[in-house]
Amino acid sequence: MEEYPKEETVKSLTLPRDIVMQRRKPIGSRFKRVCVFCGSSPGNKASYQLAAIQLGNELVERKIDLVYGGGSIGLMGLVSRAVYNGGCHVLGIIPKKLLPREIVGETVGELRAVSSMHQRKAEMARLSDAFIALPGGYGTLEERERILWMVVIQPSSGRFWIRAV
Ligand SMILES: CC(C)=CCNc1ncnc2c1ncn2[C@@H]1O[C@H](COP(=O)(O)O)[C@@H](O)[C@H]1O
Repeated sequence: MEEYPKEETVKSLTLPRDIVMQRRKPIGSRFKRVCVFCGSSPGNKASYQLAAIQLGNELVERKIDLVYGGGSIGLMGLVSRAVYNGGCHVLGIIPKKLLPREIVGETVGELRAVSSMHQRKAEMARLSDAFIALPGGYGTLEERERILWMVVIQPSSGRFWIRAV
């Protein structure tokens, strides 16, 4: 696996370098692809940003690929960059109309533009083995509840709700 490149985010957030660059021995997981819901803003506590980066690192350690909302901003940007920089695949699914709002500068990994919010969630649900929610705003809340509902009404899907914050 490649070394982590220098991460711009680290400087702007002044998070401890050893946390951001953490590398440990890979751990196995039964999940191949996990969907993460989180804020499109960084939130008002450094701990939210730290949690996003740490979650990204944890996924990398387990060689789990990321499915997420595709944004390059806020906690979405942090978790996606941590996973991408660690060498795992990142798939962002974003409605076309949100492209100008949620992608500022470069996004990492593969980006799939869909026609609606509903299609975004349907794709996320179809492609992911498990779902994790980090702190976020109304969007995260809505996505979290909707996916929970989808999983509850499709218990045979074999997918799991790991953690809701
Ligand atoms: C509460 C409610 C009915 C909201 C309806 N509106 C929404 N429905 C679904 N996803 C959204 C909505 N608003 C924003 N999102 C998406 O949720 C993600 C996180 O947004 P937020 O920062 O938690 O905000 C963003 O990618 C955003 O595109």
